[in-house]
This record gives sequence, structure tokens and C-alpha cells, in this order.
Amino acid sequence: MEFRVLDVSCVLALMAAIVAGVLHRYMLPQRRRVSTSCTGGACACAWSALPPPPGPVGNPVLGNLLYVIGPLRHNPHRGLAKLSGTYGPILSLRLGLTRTLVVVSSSAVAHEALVKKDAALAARLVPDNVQALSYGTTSMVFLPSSDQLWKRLRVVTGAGFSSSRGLDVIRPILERRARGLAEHLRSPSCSGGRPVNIRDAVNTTILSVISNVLFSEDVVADFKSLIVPVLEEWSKPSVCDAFPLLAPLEHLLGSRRRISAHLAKLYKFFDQGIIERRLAASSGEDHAHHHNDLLDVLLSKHYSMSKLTRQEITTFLTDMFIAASDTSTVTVQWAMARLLFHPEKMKKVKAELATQLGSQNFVAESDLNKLPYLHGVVKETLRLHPAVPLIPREVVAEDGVSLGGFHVPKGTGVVVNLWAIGRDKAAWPDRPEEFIPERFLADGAQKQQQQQLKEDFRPFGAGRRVCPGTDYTMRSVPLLLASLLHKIQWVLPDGLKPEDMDLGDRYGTVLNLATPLHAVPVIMC
Ligand code: HEM
Repeated sequence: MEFRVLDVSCVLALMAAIVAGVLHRYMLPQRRRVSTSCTGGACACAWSALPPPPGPVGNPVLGNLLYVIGPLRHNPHRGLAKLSGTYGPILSLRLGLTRTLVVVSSSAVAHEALVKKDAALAARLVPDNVQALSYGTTSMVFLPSSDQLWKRLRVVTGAGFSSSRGLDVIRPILERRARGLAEHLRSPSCSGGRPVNIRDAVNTTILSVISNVLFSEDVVADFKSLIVPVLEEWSKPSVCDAFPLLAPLEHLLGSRRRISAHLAKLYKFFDQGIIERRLAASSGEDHAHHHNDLLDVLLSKHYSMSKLTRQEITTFLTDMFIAASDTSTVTVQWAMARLLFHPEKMKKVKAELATQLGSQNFVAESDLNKLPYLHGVVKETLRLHPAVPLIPREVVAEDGVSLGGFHVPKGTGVVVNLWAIGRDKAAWPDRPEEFIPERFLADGAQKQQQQQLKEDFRPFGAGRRVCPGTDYTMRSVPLLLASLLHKIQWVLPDGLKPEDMDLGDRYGTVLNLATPLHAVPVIMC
């Protein structure tokens, strides 16, 4: 399947190159190529005279496209990090004739891009295939931050997932599901010596939490079957991103048509299932807040002056499920894999749980502040295995922006490589490739170092587009991990030794383990 898609992409890319090359040469000679930096005269800005970031020399028509759909296709976070070894912490790649991507791979330049010059990069690079069924124009993830709808949706998300009131509403839902997970794993059916697929067990729990926070229902199985085909299509590159001229052909024959069909089913599920049911139940009751969930808030906005349309609510629910579920699931899975790979760290985290929780059967959210080593494990996991390894942004500042001493013009896509930043030797001088949760444990004397750690630890991005689920994640992931570990001993299946585990990764909509983690739960008395 993968090969077939790659072949089609290559053929379309080559066709596009020929068509676009001819057009470029004979019909559009006056068109300015985005990759050329402004030379100074026309721009008032001081940095317009700076050079563009360096990068590999590309084909005159295809640019670096063959490289991008070739060596960079499978694990782009690793390929781009390697490329930065040659070209430095900021480099540029040209895709076809019109699209330039600038890649940032160091903590210092990422800080400049995401924090200091946040406003200049406050939009997303929007791939063609998320434009299907107006997803891109109603989604908080893809709207530019200047858009009013983006602002309103950020407020709703902040209230639900960051405010202390929102987190208080989530707490009992999360604790109940975390306890349910622990009970399931300790039940005779599960602890009978058979290996558990950690990802599946955790994902079901996380989807249940998120669907109850959003609309007080459990829709785990239905949602899983509807979302998988959408994510599969989204993770494939679209030739239109490099050659917009080919868009009509691709939309007719390519993945855009398939995405529209899958997305339509998902929308129907949310709109005609969840929303319609809620409206019918509350008709004649002045749409009162009965459920204390986010759908109540969204529907109150649907009826208020700052009207949210049904499509906008549907897209919001889709966004939340996608953004919240697989990211947290892979993080718990990576943490478990790391602990099984480093038995001495596993021993430490379990000792902390045993000391702090004693005979207490299940973990509560209020226990988390007694578990600093557990938090160190979660942070170290996110540093080495960020669930979203590449952040896509776009320069919106009229005069472009200077980054790392180079000029990056308006309209350029900027990809911040969080995976590379987590391994940046300048930011993490002490054995950056190694899993050392202790690096996050510091006493009061190391305050300054802690501040620096905060700036270098960026698995949730930064600036106005920072992940709005950060606070929730830093509660839910440690709680779920603690629930997996407390009173359960985990053993690798089939006599597998820790050193033989495969800790390779696979890039997709999130950064997954290449080999899904299986382990056997053994109950401790
Ligand atoms: C391990 C868990 C998670 C990780 C590692 C993660 C990481 C990220 C990253 C790196 C970004 C891009 C930030 C930027 O551009 O600076 C992002 C954006 C986003 N995340 Fe998360 N996330 C996680 C969980 C969640 C959860 C639980 C939610 C929902 C409650 C969520 C909702 C979002 C949304 C809506 C955006 C887009 C924000 C915007 O563009 O304005 N994420 N996330």
C-alpha cells in the first residue's frame, strides 16, 4: 500500500514538475520565488538583507522534493536532524517551485522562533489534505491565530483543560477511568500471564476520559473505527503541497476525495449523533447546563451572540479527540517501554509509589505531588520521544522574520523539530541521548538551572500556539502511568530481555514505537 502511494506521488510530482517547469519558464517569468530572500531595497526591515538559511542544492524544478519524498519520507524527524548536522540549526529545503520549508533544530533558534518572535510565526503551515470538507477553515489547529474563531475556540479549550475549574471537573472522570484500568489489569482475566498490548489498553481509557469530558458519553469503539481511516489518509503527503497547480487533478483522483468521504462519516457521527441527541434532550429547557461538560459550553455559545455554528462545534470535537488521544497514549506507552528497558529506573519509580502510597490500593490525582520521580520519568519520556515531533508553522509577518541570523520571508513554512531539540547537546549537555529522569529533579540551589530547563523542555511547543492540553496532560499521563505501575509488576513476554527490546520509532500522525509494546502484568500482594 505504502509503495503504491509513493509511486503515485512520484509520478504526479514528476508530471507536475514538467508542467510547472514549462509554465515557470515561459509563462510566469515575473513570479517571485519564495525561496529567494529579499535583497534589501524594497523592504524596510533591517533583516531583509540577511542571507536565506543554507540547505542542500536542489534540482532547478523539483528543488529538494525527491529528497523529501525519498529519504525523509519515513522518519522525517531523524532525517531532518541528520541534515542539520551538515547545514546547522536552521536550514532550508525547497519543495517544487513555490514552497520553501525552513527547519529549526536547536533549542536556541526554537526559542527565538516560538517565544521571542512568536507573532511572526503564529500561523500553521496548512497541508492541502486538511482542507477537505472545510476542516482547515474551522479547525483550531489550522486557523491562523489572527482569526476570531481561533481565539474563541482557544478560550473554550483553556476553560476546559487548563483552568482550575475545568481541571476540577475532569479529576473525578480521570480518576475513575484510571482506577478502572488498574482493576482491569489486576483482574484474573488479564493477569493470567498473557501479554497486554499497552497501547490498546491505555488508548481505550484515554478515549473514554476525553469523550466523557467533552459530552458525557462513552463512544470509544465507534470513534476508533471512524477516525483510523481519516488519520491514515492525513498522514500521506499530498503532491499539491509542492505543486499547487496540480490541485484540481489531485482533488478529483487523489486522497482529498477519500478523506472527504471518511471525514463526512465522522462529522455525521458527531453532528447527527452526539449534538442532535443533546439538542433533542434539552429542547424546551432553554438549553440548560445539565451535563457540566464542554458540549454544554459549546451549545451555549451556539445560542449566544458569539454564535458557534454546528460545523464549528463538530470540528472542535474532532480536533479535541485527535489532539488529545493518541498523543497521551503514545507517551504512556513510551514511558512504559523506557522503564522496562531500564529496570533500575523501574525499581526507583515503583519504590517511590510504594513509599508514598503504602497500602493504598489506587492512585488519586492528589497523590501526584508526592511523586517527583514519576514526573521526572514523564518529562524525560517527552524529551526523548515527543508525541508531536515536528511543529508546522508559517511566517505571517509582512517583512518576514530573522531567525538564527537568516532572513525567512513571509509565506515560508517553518518546521520546528522537537525531536532534535530534545537531543540538542547545547541544551542537554549531560548525555542527551540517555534516559535520565534524575535530570528533572533539582533542589532549591539549582533554581537557575531549572529556569533554563523550562526553556529547553518544549514537547508542547511554545508561544500563543502552545498546546492547550499541557496542564491536563501533565496530570493525566502521570496518573495513568502510576495506575499501570502501582501494585503491578511488569515482565517482558517470551523471556525477552530488556536489552533486546526494540525502542525504534515510527513517524505518523504521532511518534509511535515501531514495535508495539507488549508486557505481562503480575499482581503484587
Ligand atoms: C502528550 C500529550 C501531548 C503532546 C506531546 C502535545 C503536543 C502538542 C504540540 C507540540 C502542539 C503544537 C504547539 C505549537 O505549535 O507550539 C500541540 C498543539 C495542540 N494540542 Fe497538544 N499535545 C498533547 C496533548 C494534547 C491534549 C490532551 C489536547 C486537548 C485537550 C491537545 C490539544 C492541542 C490543540 C488543540 C493544539 C493546537 C493548538 C493551536 O494550534 O492553537 N493536545 N500539541
